Amino acid sequence: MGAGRAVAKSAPSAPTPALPREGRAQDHGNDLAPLLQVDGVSLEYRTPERVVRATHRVSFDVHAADRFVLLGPSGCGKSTLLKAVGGFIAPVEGEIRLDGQRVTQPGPDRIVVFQEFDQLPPWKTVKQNVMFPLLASRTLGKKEAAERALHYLDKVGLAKFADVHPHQLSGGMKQRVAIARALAMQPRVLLMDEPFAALDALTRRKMQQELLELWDEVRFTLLFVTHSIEEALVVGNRVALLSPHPGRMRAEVNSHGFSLASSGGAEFQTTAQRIHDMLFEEEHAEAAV
Ligand SMILES: Nc1ncnc2c1ncn2[C@@H]1O[C@H](COP(=O)(O)OP(=O)(O)OP(=O)(O)O)[C@@H](O)[C@H]1O
Repeated sequence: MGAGRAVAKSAPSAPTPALPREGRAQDHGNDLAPLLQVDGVSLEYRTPERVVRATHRVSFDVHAADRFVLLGPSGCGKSTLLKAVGGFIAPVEGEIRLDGQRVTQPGPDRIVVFQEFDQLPPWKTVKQNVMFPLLASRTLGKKEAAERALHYLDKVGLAKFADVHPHQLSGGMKQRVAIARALAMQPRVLLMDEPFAALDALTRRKMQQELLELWDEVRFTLLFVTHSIEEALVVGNRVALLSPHPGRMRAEVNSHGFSLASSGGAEFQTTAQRIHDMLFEEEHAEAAV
């Protein structure tokens, strides 16, 4: 991810032939059909003592090359939804479909980047970390996996660090490796669960900018979880607002006109305030009962 290039955020458009094939929206018959459909999905955790409903009948569609953000207060089920899209949790109601096929288990077409810095095995070098899922899933042989790893490390500006171990990297650099590792798998959807939440404010802004630059280049499809309104508006082109526990779809906001550059502006602030009011009015109403 190169430094400081200004990126105008744009709504996803049909991929042009000039774009590299990798990670790009692929043609699957009907271009208008959503890539990912979350359809009336309720999710629960069952313990011997009780059942916790994390989301209630949540529906949304994600199209190829969308940067779709799930935004909501702590505990509204954002991470649980992401895990369900990842195939780690099955809905008790409703269905999740990728390319029209029901999601029933994890697969290399959906890769998750987490918040934690320790998601990289410390005994592997940076390059070995990026190669690992490619080899483990038998997607590529060793030589091709090494080439692809270097390609994506170059895209996140870390080619020079290919042979060092994760403990020699900063938190932001580790997150870049995790992003390179995910993109190297060329997933249909990249899932990110608060990937920048543990970073300091400056690094977080830088990573948001770099993620947008990377998207501009590769045009991957992103499902991104955050509880930061500002981050949602900067990173996303569409933002789904979830109500507090159990999470229900509250509204969807079109945010493709916003960027880091516009984050101090009046329109950005007005939209952020409107989202804040929508997210918290329900909580206030509940508290008043
Ligand atoms: N393993 C679990 N067992 C039981 N309940 C759980 C488990 N994981 C999460 N929950 C509950 O499910 C609900 C949704 O949790 P989830 O982590 O998806 O929320 P979130 O919106 O991602 O929150 P945060 O922003 O704090 O990460 C919460 O009430 C939480 O307590």
